[in-house]
Amino acid sequence: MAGPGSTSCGDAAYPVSIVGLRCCIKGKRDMIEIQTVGSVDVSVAVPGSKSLTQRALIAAALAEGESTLHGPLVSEDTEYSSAALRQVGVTIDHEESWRVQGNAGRIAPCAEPIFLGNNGTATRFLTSVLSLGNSRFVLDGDKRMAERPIEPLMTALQGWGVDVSSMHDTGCPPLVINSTGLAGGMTVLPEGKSSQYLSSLLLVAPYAREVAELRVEGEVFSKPYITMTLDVMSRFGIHVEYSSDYKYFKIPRGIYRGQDYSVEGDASSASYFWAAAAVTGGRVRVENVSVSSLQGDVKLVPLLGRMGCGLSIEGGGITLASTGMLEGISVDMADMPDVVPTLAVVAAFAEGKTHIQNIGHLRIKECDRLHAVVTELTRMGAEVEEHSDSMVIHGKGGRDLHGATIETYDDHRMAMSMAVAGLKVPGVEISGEGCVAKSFPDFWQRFALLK
Ligand SMILES: O=C(O)C1=C[C@@H](OP(=O)(O)O)[C@@H](O)[C@H](O)C1
Ligand SMILES: C=C(OP(=O)(O)O)C(=O)O
Repeated sequence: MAGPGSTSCGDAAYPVSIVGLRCCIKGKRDMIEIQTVGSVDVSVAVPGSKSLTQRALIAAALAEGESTLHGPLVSEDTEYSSAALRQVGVTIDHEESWRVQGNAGRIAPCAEPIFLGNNGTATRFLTSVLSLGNSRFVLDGDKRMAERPIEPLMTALQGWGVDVSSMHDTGCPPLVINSTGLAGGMTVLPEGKSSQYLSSLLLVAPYAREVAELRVEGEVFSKPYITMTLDVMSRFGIHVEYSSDYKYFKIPRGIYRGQDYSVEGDASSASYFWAAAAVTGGRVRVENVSVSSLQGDVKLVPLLGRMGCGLSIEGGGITLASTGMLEGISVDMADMPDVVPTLAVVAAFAEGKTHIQNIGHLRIKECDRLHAVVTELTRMGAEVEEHSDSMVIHGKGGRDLHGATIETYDDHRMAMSMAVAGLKVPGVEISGEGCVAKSFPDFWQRFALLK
Protein backbone atom coordinates (compact mmCIF):
# COMPACT_ATOMS: atom_id res chain seq x y z
CA MET A 1 0.00 0.00 0.00
CA ALA A 2 1.48 3.33 -0.98
CA GLY A 3 1.86 5.88 1.79
CA PRO A 4 0.06 9.14 1.24
CA GLY A 5 3.42 10.89 1.11
CA SER A 6 4.52 8.76 -1.81
CA THR A 7 1.08 9.01 -3.39
CA SER A 8 1.11 12.77 -3.20
CA CYS A 9 4.64 13.16 -4.53
CA GLY A 10 5.11 10.03 -6.59
CA ASP A 11 4.42 11.57 -9.99
CA ALA A 12 5.52 15.07 -9.20
CA ALA A 13 8.55 16.94 -10.40
CA TYR A 14 11.17 17.87 -7.81
CA PRO A 15 10.67 19.73 -5.53
CA VAL A 16 7.01 20.02 -4.62
CA SER A 17 5.66 21.72 -1.56
CA ILE A 18 3.25 19.89 0.73
CA VAL A 19 2.51 22.92 2.88
CA GLY A 20 5.70 23.40 4.98
CA LEU A 21 7.51 20.29 3.70
CA ARG A 22 9.35 19.70 0.49
CA CYS A 23 8.70 16.37 -1.06
CA CYS A 24 10.87 15.04 -3.82
CA ILE A 25 12.16 11.98 -5.56
CA LYS A 26 15.91 11.54 -5.58
CA GLY A 27 16.93 8.65 -7.72
CA LYS A 28 14.25 6.10 -7.05
CA ARG A 29 13.64 6.95 -3.41
CA ASP A 30 10.85 8.93 -1.90
CA MET A 31 12.25 11.68 0.22
CA ILE A 32 10.89 14.51 2.30
CA GLU A 33 12.96 17.51 3.25
CA ILE A 34 11.79 18.96 6.53
CA GLN A 35 11.72 22.74 6.75
CA THR A 36 12.71 24.35 10.02
CA VAL A 37 10.09 26.31 11.91
CA GLY A 38 10.10 28.75 14.84
CA SER A 39 8.16 27.98 18.00
CA VAL A 40 5.17 25.90 16.99
CA ASP A 41 1.74 26.74 18.38
CA VAL A 42 -1.01 24.43 17.13
CA SER A 43 -3.80 22.11 18.09
CA VAL A 44 -3.95 18.77 16.25
CA ALA A 45 -5.98 15.57 16.25
CA VAL A 46 -4.25 12.23 15.68
CA PRO A 47 -5.69 9.07 14.08
CA GLY A 48 -7.20 6.29 16.17
CA SER A 49 -5.02 3.98 18.24
CA LYS A 50 -3.42 1.18 16.24
CA SER A 51 -3.37 -1.12 19.25
CA LEU A 52 -6.96 -0.50 20.28
CA THR A 53 -8.28 -0.73 16.72
CA GLN A 54 -6.67 -4.14 16.24
CA ARG A 55 -7.83 -5.48 19.61
CA ALA A 56 -11.38 -4.29 19.07
CA LEU A 57 -11.36 -5.74 15.56
CA ILE A 58 -10.39 -9.18 16.88
CA ALA A 59 -12.91 -9.11 19.73
CA ALA A 60 -15.63 -7.95 17.31
CA ALA A 61 -14.72 -10.68 14.80
CA LEU A 62 -14.94 -13.35 17.50
CA ALA A 63 -18.12 -11.89 19.01
CA GLU A 64 -21.71 -12.93 18.75
CA GLY A 65 -23.57 -10.18 16.89
CA GLU A 66 -22.62 -6.95 15.18
CA SER A 67 -20.07 -4.44 16.43
CA THR A 68 -19.41 -0.90 15.30
CA LEU A 69 -15.95 0.57 15.74
CA HIS A 70 -16.01 4.37 15.79
CA GLY A 71 -12.84 6.30 14.92
CA PRO A 72 -10.73 3.25 14.00
CA LEU A 73 -7.24 3.73 12.64
CA VAL A 74 -7.31 3.40 8.87
CA SER A 75 -3.76 2.43 7.92
CA GLU A 76 -1.69 -0.28 6.33
CA ASP A 77 -1.59 -2.37 9.52
CA THR A 78 -5.30 -2.23 10.21
CA GLU A 79 -6.02 -2.98 6.54
CA TYR A 80 -3.87 -6.10 6.90
CA SER A 81 -5.78 -7.14 10.03
CA SER A 82 -9.15 -6.56 8.36
CA ALA A 83 -8.15 -8.42 5.20
CA ALA A 84 -6.90 -11.41 7.22
CA LEU A 85 -10.12 -11.64 9.21
CA ARG A 86 -12.16 -11.40 6.00
CA GLN A 87 -10.12 -14.31 4.61
CA VAL A 88 -11.44 -16.46 7.47
CA GLY A 89 -15.04 -15.50 6.95
CA VAL A 90 -15.61 -12.34 8.96
CA THR A 91 -17.65 -9.58 7.31
CA ILE A 92 -16.11 -6.17 7.92
CA ASP A 93 -17.49 -3.03 6.25
CA HIS A 94 -15.16 -0.08 6.23
CA GLU A 95 -17.40 2.93 6.18
CA GLU A 96 -16.76 6.00 8.30
CA SER A 97 -17.19 3.65 11.23
CA TRP A 98 -16.36 -0.03 10.78
CA ARG A 99 -19.16 -2.57 11.02
CA VAL A 100 -18.10 -6.09 11.94
CA GLN A 101 -20.42 -9.12 11.86
CA GLY A 102 -19.00 -11.44 14.50
CA ASN A 103 -18.87 -15.18 13.85
CA ALA A 104 -19.06 -16.21 17.52
CA GLY A 105 -15.58 -17.74 17.36
CA ARG A 106 -16.05 -19.73 14.13
CA ILE A 107 -13.02 -19.45 11.83
CA ALA A 108 -13.60 -20.41 8.20
CA PRO A 109 -10.96 -22.43 6.32
CA CYS A 110 -8.69 -20.52 3.99
CA ALA A 111 -6.53 -22.25 1.39
CA GLU A 112 -4.48 -19.15 0.53
CA PRO A 113 -1.68 -17.99 2.84
CA ILE A 114 -2.67 -15.11 5.08
CA PHE A 115 -0.19 -12.29 4.58
CA LEU A 116 0.30 -9.61 7.21
CA GLY A 117 3.29 -7.62 5.96
CA ASN A 118 5.37 -6.38 8.89
CA ASN A 119 2.43 -6.12 11.24
CA GLY A 120 3.81 -7.71 14.42
CA THR A 121 0.65 -7.17 16.44
CA ALA A 122 -1.63 -8.82 13.89
CA THR A 123 0.81 -11.64 13.17
CA ARG A 124 0.93 -12.54 16.85
CA PHE A 125 -2.84 -12.07 17.34
CA LEU A 126 -3.89 -13.98 14.20
CA THR A 127 -1.69 -16.95 15.14
CA SER A 128 -4.00 -17.56 18.09
CA VAL A 129 -7.17 -16.63 16.22
CA LEU A 130 -6.40 -19.17 13.47
CA SER A 131 -5.81 -21.79 16.17
CA LEU A 132 -9.54 -21.63 16.89
CA GLY A 133 -10.32 -23.02 13.43
CA ASN A 134 -10.55 -26.54 12.11
CA SER A 135 -8.23 -26.38 9.15
CA ARG A 136 -4.67 -25.84 7.94
CA PHE A 137 -3.55 -22.22 7.74
CA VAL A 138 -0.34 -20.58 6.55
CA LEU A 139 0.46 -17.24 8.13
CA ASP A 140 3.10 -15.19 6.37
CA GLY A 141 4.66 -11.75 6.44
CA ASP A 142 7.34 -9.72 4.75
CA LYS A 143 11.12 -10.17 4.94
CA ARG A 144 11.42 -8.36 8.25
CA MET A 145 8.49 -10.22 9.80
CA ALA A 146 10.37 -13.43 9.01
CA GLU A 147 13.05 -12.20 11.47
CA ARG A 148 10.67 -11.23 14.27
CA PRO A 149 10.39 -14.05 16.85
CA ILE A 150 7.16 -15.84 17.74
CA GLU A 151 8.50 -19.00 19.39
CA PRO A 152 7.23 -18.28 22.94
CA LEU A 153 3.70 -17.83 21.62
CA MET A 154 3.91 -21.08 19.65
CA THR A 155 5.11 -22.92 22.78
CA ALA A 156 2.23 -21.58 24.86
CA LEU A 157 -0.30 -22.48 22.18
CA GLN A 158 1.18 -25.98 21.95
CA GLY A 159 0.46 -26.20 25.69
CA TRP A 160 -3.19 -25.65 24.79
CA GLY A 161 -3.00 -28.45 22.23
CA VAL A 162 -2.38 -26.42 19.09
CA ASP A 163 -0.29 -27.83 16.25
CA VAL A 164 1.68 -24.75 15.20
CA SER A 165 5.19 -24.59 13.78
CA SER A 166 7.59 -22.25 12.10
CA MET A 167 7.79 -23.30 8.44
CA HIS A 168 11.57 -22.84 8.19
CA ASP A 169 12.34 -23.73 11.84
CA THR A 170 13.48 -20.19 12.54
CA GLY A 171 11.10 -19.53 15.41
CA CYS A 172 9.67 -16.78 13.21
CA PRO A 173 7.01 -16.60 10.48
CA PRO A 174 5.93 -18.03 8.11
CA LEU A 175 3.92 -20.36 10.33
CA VAL A 176 1.82 -23.42 9.66
CA ILE A 177 -1.17 -24.00 11.91
CA ASN A 178 -3.13 -27.25 11.76
CA SER A 179 -5.91 -26.12 13.99
CA THR A 180 -8.51 -28.08 15.88
CA GLY A 181 -9.39 -25.44 18.47
CA LEU A 182 -7.92 -24.79 21.91
CA ALA A 183 -8.00 -27.45 24.60
CA GLY A 184 -7.51 -24.92 27.41
CA GLY A 185 -6.28 -25.80 30.90
CA MET A 186 -2.93 -24.47 32.11
CA THR A 187 -0.19 -23.36 29.74
CA VAL A 188 3.08 -21.53 30.26
CA LEU A 189 4.32 -18.61 28.19
CA PRO A 190 8.13 -18.85 28.17
CA GLU A 191 10.21 -15.70 28.57
CA GLY A 192 10.09 -13.49 25.51
CA LYS A 193 10.53 -9.88 24.54
CA SER A 194 7.04 -9.04 23.36
CA SER A 195 3.78 -8.50 25.23
CA GLN A 196 1.96 -9.36 22.01
CA TYR A 197 2.34 -13.09 22.77
CA LEU A 198 0.44 -12.67 26.01
CA SER A 199 -2.23 -10.37 24.53
CA SER A 200 -2.73 -12.86 21.73
CA LEU A 201 -3.30 -15.77 24.13
CA LEU A 202 -5.65 -13.75 26.31
CA LEU A 203 -7.80 -12.63 23.38
CA VAL A 204 -8.67 -16.18 22.28
CA ALA A 205 -8.59 -17.97 25.64
CA PRO A 206 -12.35 -17.59 26.34
CA TYR A 207 -12.98 -19.92 23.35
CA ALA A 208 -11.01 -22.85 24.79
CA ARG A 209 -12.88 -26.09 25.52
CA GLU A 210 -11.82 -25.97 29.21
CA VAL A 211 -11.24 -22.90 31.38
CA ALA A 212 -7.83 -21.58 30.35
CA GLU A 213 -5.04 -20.61 32.72
CA LEU A 214 -1.78 -18.98 31.83
CA ARG A 215 1.50 -18.56 33.67
CA VAL A 216 4.13 -16.16 32.37
CA GLU A 217 7.86 -16.78 32.80
CA GLY A 218 10.46 -14.01 32.97
CA GLU A 219 10.03 -10.26 32.73
CA VAL A 220 6.81 -8.91 31.24
CA PHE A 221 7.69 -6.14 28.77
CA SER A 222 5.35 -3.45 27.44
CA LYS A 223 2.83 -4.03 30.27
CA PRO A 224 0.35 -1.29 29.35
CA TYR A 225 -0.50 -3.26 26.21
CA ILE A 226 -1.69 -6.10 28.46
CA THR A 227 -3.84 -3.63 30.37
CA MET A 228 -5.33 -2.49 27.06
CA THR A 229 -6.05 -6.09 26.06
CA LEU A 230 -7.81 -6.82 29.35
CA ASP A 231 -9.81 -3.61 29.02
CA VAL A 232 -10.99 -4.40 25.47
CA MET A 233 -11.88 -7.94 26.55
CA SER A 234 -13.97 -6.64 29.42
CA ARG A 235 -15.73 -4.13 27.18
CA PHE A 236 -16.72 -7.03 24.95
CA GLY A 237 -17.99 -8.92 28.00
CA ILE A 238 -15.12 -11.17 29.19
CA HIS A 239 -13.62 -10.48 32.61
CA VAL A 240 -10.27 -12.09 33.29
CA GLU A 241 -8.85 -12.96 36.73
CA TYR A 242 -5.17 -12.09 37.05
CA SER A 243 -2.31 -11.36 39.44
CA SER A 244 -1.18 -7.74 39.66
CA ASP A 245 2.29 -8.61 38.28
CA TYR A 246 0.66 -10.08 35.13
CA LYS A 247 2.33 -13.44 35.73
CA TYR A 248 -0.87 -15.45 36.15
CA PHE A 249 -4.22 -15.31 34.35
CA LYS A 250 -7.42 -17.33 34.54
CA ILE A 251 -9.76 -16.72 31.64
CA PRO A 252 -13.41 -17.76 31.91
CA ARG A 253 -15.04 -19.54 28.99
CA GLY A 254 -17.38 -17.33 27.03
CA ILE A 255 -18.16 -15.47 23.84
CA TYR A 256 -17.58 -11.78 23.24
CA ARG A 257 -20.76 -9.76 22.64
CA GLY A 258 -20.96 -7.30 19.77
CA GLN A 259 -20.37 -3.70 20.93
CA ASP A 260 -20.32 -0.08 19.92
CA TYR A 261 -16.68 0.75 20.56
CA SER A 262 -15.02 4.17 20.25
CA VAL A 263 -11.30 4.13 19.50
CA GLU A 264 -9.35 6.92 21.19
CA GLY A 265 -6.52 8.81 19.48
CA ASP A 266 -3.16 7.05 19.24
CA ALA A 267 -0.75 8.17 21.97
CA SER A 268 2.33 6.98 20.05
CA SER A 269 1.25 9.06 17.04
CA ALA A 270 0.66 12.02 19.36
CA SER A 271 4.22 11.77 20.65
CA TYR A 272 5.73 13.43 17.54
CA PHE A 273 3.58 16.50 18.06
CA TRP A 274 4.40 16.84 21.75
CA ALA A 275 8.07 16.37 20.84
CA ALA A 276 7.73 19.14 18.24
CA ALA A 277 6.63 21.52 21.00
CA ALA A 278 9.51 20.36 23.20
CA VAL A 279 12.31 20.93 20.67
CA THR A 280 11.01 24.17 19.12
CA GLY A 281 10.16 25.82 22.44
CA GLY A 282 6.51 25.94 21.43
CA ARG A 283 3.13 24.63 22.39
CA VAL A 284 1.06 21.78 20.95
CA ARG A 285 -2.33 20.55 22.01
CA VAL A 286 -3.26 17.01 20.98
CA GLU A 287 -7.03 17.08 21.05
CA ASN A 288 -7.99 13.43 21.23
CA VAL A 289 -5.63 11.71 23.67
CA SER A 290 -6.53 11.98 27.33
CA VAL A 291 -4.38 11.69 30.45
CA SER A 292 -6.61 8.91 31.70
CA SER A 293 -5.84 6.76 28.63
CA LEU A 294 -4.65 3.22 29.27
CA GLN A 295 -2.18 3.62 26.42
CA GLY A 296 1.23 3.48 28.06
CA ASP A 297 2.72 5.97 25.61
CA VAL A 298 0.70 8.78 27.12
CA LYS A 299 3.29 8.63 29.92
CA LEU A 300 5.74 10.27 27.53
CA VAL A 301 4.13 13.56 28.56
CA PRO A 302 5.28 13.42 32.21
CA LEU A 303 8.71 12.33 30.97
CA LEU A 304 8.89 15.46 28.83
CA GLY A 305 7.75 17.27 31.96
CA ARG A 306 10.81 15.93 33.78
CA MET A 307 12.93 17.26 30.92
CA GLY A 308 11.56 20.76 31.53
CA CYS A 309 8.28 21.01 29.59
CA GLY A 310 4.98 22.16 31.06
CA LEU A 311 1.76 20.27 30.50
CA SER A 312 -1.89 21.08 30.88
CA ILE A 313 -5.13 19.22 30.35
CA GLU A 314 -7.81 21.08 28.46
CA GLY A 315 -11.12 19.79 27.18
CA GLY A 316 -10.02 16.15 27.12
CA GLY A 317 -6.78 16.75 25.22
CA ILE A 318 -3.22 17.24 26.43
CA THR A 319 -1.18 20.39 25.81
CA LEU A 320 2.57 20.38 26.05
CA ALA A 321 4.49 23.67 26.25
CA SER A 322 8.21 24.23 26.26
CA THR A 323 10.67 27.11 26.51
CA GLY A 324 13.11 24.99 24.53
CA MET A 325 15.33 24.65 27.63
CA LEU A 326 15.50 20.89 28.17
CA GLU A 327 17.59 18.69 30.42
CA GLY A 328 18.59 15.05 30.17
CA ILE A 329 16.95 12.37 32.31
CA SER A 330 17.50 8.76 33.25
CA VAL A 331 14.50 6.57 32.48
CA ASP A 332 13.38 2.93 32.20
CA MET A 333 11.28 2.64 29.04
CA ALA A 334 10.51 -1.09 29.07
CA ASP A 335 6.80 -0.29 29.13
CA MET A 336 6.75 2.29 26.34
CA PRO A 337 8.97 1.02 23.54
CA ASP A 338 7.23 2.83 20.69
CA VAL A 339 8.08 6.30 22.00
CA VAL A 340 11.75 5.60 22.66
CA PRO A 341 12.75 7.12 19.28
CA THR A 342 10.66 10.20 20.08
CA LEU A 343 12.26 10.68 23.48
CA ALA A 344 15.73 10.04 22.08
CA VAL A 345 15.29 12.82 19.51
CA VAL A 346 14.14 15.25 22.21
CA ALA A 347 17.13 14.18 24.32
CA ALA A 348 19.47 15.26 21.52
CA PHE A 349 18.19 18.83 22.07
CA ALA A 350 18.54 18.66 25.87
CA GLU A 351 21.53 19.68 27.97
CA GLY A 352 23.27 16.70 29.55
CA LYS A 353 22.99 12.98 29.53
CA THR A 354 19.80 11.00 28.86
CA HIS A 355 20.03 7.34 29.75
CA ILE A 356 17.20 5.19 28.32
CA GLN A 357 17.22 1.76 29.94
CA ASN A 358 15.61 -1.66 29.53
CA ILE A 359 14.87 -1.32 25.83
CA GLY A 360 16.42 -4.49 24.37
CA HIS A 361 13.03 -5.35 22.89
CA LEU A 362 13.44 -2.48 20.41
CA ARG A 363 15.76 -4.75 18.48
CA ILE A 364 12.84 -6.92 17.28
CA LYS A 365 10.56 -4.14 16.04
CA GLU A 366 10.07 -3.07 12.40
CA CYS A 367 13.86 -2.75 12.33
CA ASP A 368 16.52 -3.01 15.02
CA ARG A 369 15.18 0.23 16.35
CA LEU A 370 17.76 0.63 19.11
CA HIS A 371 20.61 0.50 16.60
CA ALA A 372 18.70 2.60 14.06
CA VAL A 373 18.05 5.46 16.49
CA VAL A 374 21.69 5.52 17.56
CA THR A 375 22.91 5.39 13.94
CA GLU A 376 20.65 8.16 12.68
CA LEU A 377 21.18 10.55 15.59
CA THR A 378 24.92 9.97 15.20
CA ARG A 379 24.57 10.75 11.48
CA MET A 380 23.18 14.14 12.53
CA GLY A 381 26.24 14.78 14.72
CA ALA A 382 24.86 13.71 18.12
CA GLU A 383 27.02 11.82 20.60
CA VAL A 384 25.11 8.62 21.35
CA GLU A 385 26.20 5.35 22.96
CA GLU A 386 24.58 2.04 22.02
CA HIS A 387 24.43 -0.77 24.59
CA SER A 388 22.73 -4.14 24.36
CA ASP A 389 19.55 -2.95 26.05
CA SER A 390 20.03 0.78 26.59
CA MET A 391 21.26 3.95 24.97
CA VAL A 392 22.87 7.12 26.25
CA ILE A 393 22.43 10.44 24.49
CA HIS A 394 24.94 13.12 25.46
CA GLY A 395 22.80 16.16 24.73
CA LYS A 396 24.41 19.50 23.93
CA GLY A 397 21.25 21.51 23.52
CA GLY A 398 21.19 20.56 19.83
CA ARG A 399 24.31 22.67 19.09
CA ASP A 400 26.16 19.59 17.78
CA LEU A 401 23.44 18.67 15.28
CA HIS A 402 23.56 19.22 11.53
CA GLY A 403 21.43 18.28 8.52
CA ALA A 404 21.60 14.77 7.08
CA THR A 405 19.71 12.32 4.90
CA ILE A 406 18.07 10.02 7.39
CA GLU A 407 17.64 6.31 6.70
CA THR A 408 14.32 5.02 7.99
CA TYR A 409 14.75 1.24 7.48
CA ASP A 410 11.10 0.98 6.45
CA ASP A 411 10.19 1.86 10.03
CA HIS A 412 7.40 4.40 10.44
CA ARG A 413 8.59 5.45 13.88
CA MET A 414 12.08 6.23 12.60
CA ALA A 415 10.59 8.52 9.92
CA MET A 416 8.22 10.33 12.25
CA SER A 417 10.61 10.81 15.16
CA MET A 418 13.58 11.96 13.07
CA ALA A 419 11.30 14.43 11.26
CA VAL A 420 10.93 16.24 14.58
CA ALA A 421 14.68 16.96 14.59
CA GLY A 422 14.27 18.60 11.17
CA LEU A 423 11.92 21.23 12.60
CA LYS A 424 14.93 22.71 14.38
CA VAL A 425 17.97 21.62 12.35
CA PRO A 426 18.22 22.76 8.70
CA GLY A 427 18.82 20.18 5.99
CA VAL A 428 17.16 17.10 7.45
CA GLU A 429 15.79 14.83 4.73
CA ILE A 430 13.75 11.74 5.51
CA SER A 431 14.18 8.96 2.98
CA GLY A 432 11.57 6.27 2.39
CA GLU A 433 8.98 8.57 3.91
CA GLY A 434 6.05 6.44 2.68
CA CYS A 435 6.67 3.99 5.56
CA VAL A 436 4.47 6.17 7.80
CA ALA A 437 1.49 4.45 6.11
CA LYS A 438 1.87 1.60 8.61
CA SER A 439 0.26 3.57 11.41
CA PHE A 440 -0.27 7.18 10.28
CA PRO A 441 -1.00 7.55 6.54
CA ASP A 442 -1.52 11.32 6.55
CA PHE A 443 1.31 12.04 8.95
CA TRP A 444 3.12 14.41 6.58
CA GLN A 445 0.02 16.50 5.97
CA ARG A 446 -0.66 16.83 9.69
CA PHE A 447 3.02 17.42 10.45
CA ALA A 448 2.96 20.29 7.98
CA LEU A 449 0.45 22.04 10.25
CA LEU A 450 3.35 22.64 12.66
CA LYS A 451 4.15 26.23 11.87
O1 LIG B 1 0.10 -5.07 21.52
C1 LIG B 1 0.30 -4.06 20.85
O2 LIG B 1 -0.62 -3.43 20.28
C2 LIG B 1 1.69 -3.57 20.71
C3 LIG B 1 2.64 -3.95 21.61
C4 LIG B 1 4.03 -3.43 21.58
O3 LIG B 1 4.88 -4.48 21.16
P1 LIG B 1 5.74 -5.40 22.17
O4 LIG B 1 4.83 -5.97 23.17
O5 LIG B 1 6.32 -6.41 21.25
O6 LIG B 1 6.78 -4.50 22.80
C5 LIG B 1 4.20 -2.24 20.65
O7 LIG B 1 5.55 -2.07 20.35
C6 LIG B 1 3.42 -2.42 19.35
O8 LIG B 1 3.54 -1.27 18.54
C7 LIG B 1 1.96 -2.61 19.63
C1 LIG C 1 6.32 -2.27 16.91
C2 LIG C 1 5.28 -1.77 16.26
O1 LIG C 1 4.30 -2.49 15.66
P1 LIG C 1 4.15 -4.04 15.41
O2 LIG C 1 4.90 -4.77 16.46
O3 LIG C 1 2.68 -4.26 15.49
O4 LIG C 1 4.67 -4.32 14.03
C3 LIG C 1 5.13 -0.30 16.19
O5 LIG C 1 4.07 0.14 15.68
O6 LIG C 1 6.01 0.44 16.62
